[in-house]
Amino acid sequence: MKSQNCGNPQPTAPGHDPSSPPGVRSTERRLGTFRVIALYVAMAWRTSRYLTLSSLLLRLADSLVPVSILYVGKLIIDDVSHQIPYGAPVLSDVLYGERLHPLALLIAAGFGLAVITDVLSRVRSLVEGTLGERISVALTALLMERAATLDLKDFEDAEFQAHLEAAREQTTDTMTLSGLFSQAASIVKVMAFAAALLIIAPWVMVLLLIAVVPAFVGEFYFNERRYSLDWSRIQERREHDYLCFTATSVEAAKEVKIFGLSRFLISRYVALARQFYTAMRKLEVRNEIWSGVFTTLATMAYYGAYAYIVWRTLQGDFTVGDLTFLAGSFLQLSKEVETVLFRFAGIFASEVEYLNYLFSFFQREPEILTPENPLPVPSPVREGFVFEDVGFRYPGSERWAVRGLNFELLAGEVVAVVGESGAGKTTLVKLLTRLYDPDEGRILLDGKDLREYDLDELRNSIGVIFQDFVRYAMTANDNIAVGRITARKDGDRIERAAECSQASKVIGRLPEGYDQMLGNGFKGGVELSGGEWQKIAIARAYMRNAELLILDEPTAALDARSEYEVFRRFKERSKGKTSVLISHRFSSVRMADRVLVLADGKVEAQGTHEELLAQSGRYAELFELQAAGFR
Ligand SMILES: Nc1ncnc2c1ncn2[C@@H]1O[C@H](COP(=O)(O)OP(=O)(O)OP(=O)(O)O)[C@@H](O)[C@H]1O
Repeated sequence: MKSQNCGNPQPTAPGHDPSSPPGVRSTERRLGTFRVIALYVAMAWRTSRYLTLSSLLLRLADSLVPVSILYVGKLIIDDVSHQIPYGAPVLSDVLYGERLHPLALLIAAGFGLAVITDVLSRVRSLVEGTLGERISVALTALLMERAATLDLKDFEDAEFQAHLEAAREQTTDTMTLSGLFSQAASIVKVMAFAAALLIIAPWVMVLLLIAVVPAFVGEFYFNERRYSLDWSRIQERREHDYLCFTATSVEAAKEVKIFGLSRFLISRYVALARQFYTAMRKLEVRNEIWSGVFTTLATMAYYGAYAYIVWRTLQGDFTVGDLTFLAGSFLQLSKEVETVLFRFAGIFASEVEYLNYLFSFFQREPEILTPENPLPVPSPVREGFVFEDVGFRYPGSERWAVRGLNFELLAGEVVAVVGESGAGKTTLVKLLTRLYDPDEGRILLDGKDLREYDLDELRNSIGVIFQDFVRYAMTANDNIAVGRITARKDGDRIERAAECSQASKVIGRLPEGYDQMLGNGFKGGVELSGGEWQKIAIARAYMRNAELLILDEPTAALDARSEYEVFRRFKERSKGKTSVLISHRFSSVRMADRVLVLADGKVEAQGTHEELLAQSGRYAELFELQAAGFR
């Protein structure tokens, strides 16, 4: 079972199918496991051939040492038994005599092998540690790279989130590598011991099978059960993590304190944990009982083999050295075979399964792509954007978020979009930026479908500041530079952008100015107010120098005067550029050249502020409501 942490999980949406991946897997899936292992080893090879090869060679050398130590032990015992009839040696025999010379050499060899084992295992653990870390960094970088290419729809999908989390955990797990390499080494060890046993006493191998096969079948069965229990409870586990995160995170701390939620969260957490652990404990009890039975069987087989070897020794077929060698080999072999089989059961049941998510994540392809022969994005835009009968439903949703949406955004025009919550304003922005593609109709840019343009170029020429913009735990400079990260070092441009959004005043009050770390995520960071953060975020729009600029309500936390000022400057600065303002404040909205009124995913009315007021429709009604609030 993967560790239950207290990370930053998102609550999962209902309807997730916990049977994926199913609890009991088919042969086909197991064969896939070998592919996953091969992919992982290939990844290790690409990360560092030198370290991978060194690690494998060290493992190989290491795995041949135990059988050699045992064999040297056998030679010593045989030599001692051979010497006993000649009486006790004197010290000079040890130092100069021929008699004890071979024995002394054997003991020295045993000592040498013991030292070599220690050195090998230390060097190996250093090499594997380094390789494991490098693979972990490479995998995480690849994961970040792949995540950047995926669609927003993927990130908004609960099942995808669960898989991504599992994949992310796997990238930081440096144990996988040593687990796989230990397995390879154990197989070599088993082969070395089995070869020795087969040569001297082949019958003992039958007893070995009796000792390990039932235990392996049992382990495999219980691992499968454990794994499927783990997956069938993935929702509960994520909720479990989510509760812990909510009770301990800075994001929720205010509400948890004010509403006195901690008892409620803790009791839900404990109840869920109990449910999970009770089911797991029942399985563990059954597992322990069966393990006990299988271990007894294995012990019986071991003593059976021991009795057989002792009997053959008394018959004169084996020497005393053979006896110790065979008994020791049998014991080590049965332990090693058990380890190999158990590890296989374990690897199949969990480790590789988690690796599977990682590699299947790497193979995931985005659906929103650049076409084969993309058109260059016009600069400047000549005509503008046209929504033609656009309809869109969020994945998994029955409801149309927008449908029959028709309007134009003329080049160089400032358009405000208003509408009640859920009217489809943000959806419109997501469609314009191709974070989603419409299910019906099309969006044209200078007469051509948006899907015909180069995606990166298109996004590059649009600047959007969303209402849920990101508060990066970075310096004020970088928080603005993210608007055009390639200009991160262009201090003048950053300062000008900050000036336009009024962020410069906020930054002027910070002890370290533009180099001030923002947010309280890291030591030395300074937290800003909601409105101050918004000014910083809006500066990103000025960094962008885009053909189309969109402010999707990033000003809600600003006071009315600041928002008015932000919009006034925004309008001034965006001369010649197409701009979209989304706001609930009519004092700002009225500045636009044209206002679109959205309702139920459609344009209900459009015109200038004055025209819309004259129509006495929803716009006039909403305006009146707001104006009344100030009277
Ligand atoms: N990620 C999503 N998955 C499923 N449905 C969504 C998603 N985002 C929005 N919706 C739905 O689409 C509809 C339009 O939402 P949208 O966010 O565009 O509204 P909005 O006009 O921007 O609202 P607000 O003023 O509250 O920001 C809503 O009914 C909403 O429930």
